[in-house]
Amino acid sequence: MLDLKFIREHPGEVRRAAEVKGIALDVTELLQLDRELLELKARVEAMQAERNQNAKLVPKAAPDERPLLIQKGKDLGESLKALEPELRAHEDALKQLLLQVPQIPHPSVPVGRDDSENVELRREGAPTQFGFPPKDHVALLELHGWADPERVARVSGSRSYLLKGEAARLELAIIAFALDVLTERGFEMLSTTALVRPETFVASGHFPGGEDQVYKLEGLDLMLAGTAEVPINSLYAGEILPEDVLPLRYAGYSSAFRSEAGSAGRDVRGLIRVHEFKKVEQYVLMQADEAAALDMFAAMLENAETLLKLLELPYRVVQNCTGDMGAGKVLMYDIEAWVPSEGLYRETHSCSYLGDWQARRTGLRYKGSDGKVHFMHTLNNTGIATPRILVPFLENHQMENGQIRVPAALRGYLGGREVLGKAQ
Ligand SMILES: Nc1ncnc2c1ncn2[C@@H]1O[C@H](COS(=O)(=O)NC(=O)[C@@H](N)CO)[C@@H](O)[C@H]1O
Repeated sequence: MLDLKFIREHPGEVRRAAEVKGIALDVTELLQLDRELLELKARVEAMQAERNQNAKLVPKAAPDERPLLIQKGKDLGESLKALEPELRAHEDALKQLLLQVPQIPHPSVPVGRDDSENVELRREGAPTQFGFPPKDHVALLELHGWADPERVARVSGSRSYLLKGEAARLELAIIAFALDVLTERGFEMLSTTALVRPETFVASGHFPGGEDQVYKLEGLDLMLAGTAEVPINSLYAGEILPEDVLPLRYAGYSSAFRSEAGSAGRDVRGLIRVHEFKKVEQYVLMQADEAAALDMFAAMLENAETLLKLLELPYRVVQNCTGDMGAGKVLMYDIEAWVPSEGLYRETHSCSYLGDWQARRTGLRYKGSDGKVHFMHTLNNTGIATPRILVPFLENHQMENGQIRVPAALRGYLGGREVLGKAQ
């Protein structure tokens, strides 16, 4: 959501943002609706003023004039009542259109249609070289009896997973490790729910548009969030906070549920793309200061890079192009880790700055030192998401005897173990 005043004064910029983000939005229709609504409101106010004026005349009027004045007051009341539905319909139509207005992308964002036009910014760590034919993560899990895909599929269908023994322990170790690193860096840990009300998806910007990605619960006014971004974004919905509590930095741990509608056939084996996964989410609510927010963006990106460096995983950072960043983003970088079995970098993190686009939808405000009330700026980035991170982890750290090497930073979370699995 953008400020209506901004849209009125910069329709060209809004049109361009919609165009480069591939969003069908009729700005002309929106501004037409806006004008009609303003006219309607002016008419209603004029009639209310006239009715109030008229009501004042009644007690002072001569007895023979009073019935006329009272009738006039009734007629005005009726006409006002008749305008109500039209006013409501215009307000709802305008609100629906405003929810589709995209955020203006940062000038540095490359224009492109989809992720094939994202721009690689840099690589860290060279792709792992093996002195033996490396296995993919599915084979490694099977080798150690760390998964049971057939039985799980019988229980949960496709895109399900179950980790056994040391692999299950590894997942928890990586989550605890990520939470500790983020806590050390000033992020407050939250263990959040995934059960949220539908309006929280409108607030975060996932709706309208992402409805088919979300599992709904029969007969309940609750749905399953695909990221802790959704509940955390709405935690302070509608409130006005004092400026001195900002920035609020959270490391939100939760399950995440996604229907993956539209991904049929993609990543159907293994742990890359499943319906329920676990994620530690970096989420920040802060002052409306773009320079400070861009510094926070860099810090949140660096947090994720530090985690990958400590996990000793080769990765690259890409800047998302306009067609792959979504409506609400000012700026977005993905981090992609090296997956040897695919000979590709695969996305493991997504870092976004949204300005006040989410805050306007959610009603996230603070009282500034200038005494005025401002909408906050929000940012989010993945801290770590399992089981996807286990794909590059297992594959890059596999040894010729099939054991998995544990990076030094993680050993403390695995009872000091330096390798996982039995030598084959
Ligand atoms: N279906 C899925 N299965 C497993 N992991 C997933 C799935 N969808 C997303 N992820 C993981 O979650 C990360 C963040 O997902 S995201 O949609 O890109 N971005 C967000 O959710 C933001 N809130 C930042 O975390 C992805 O980079 C990926 O590592």
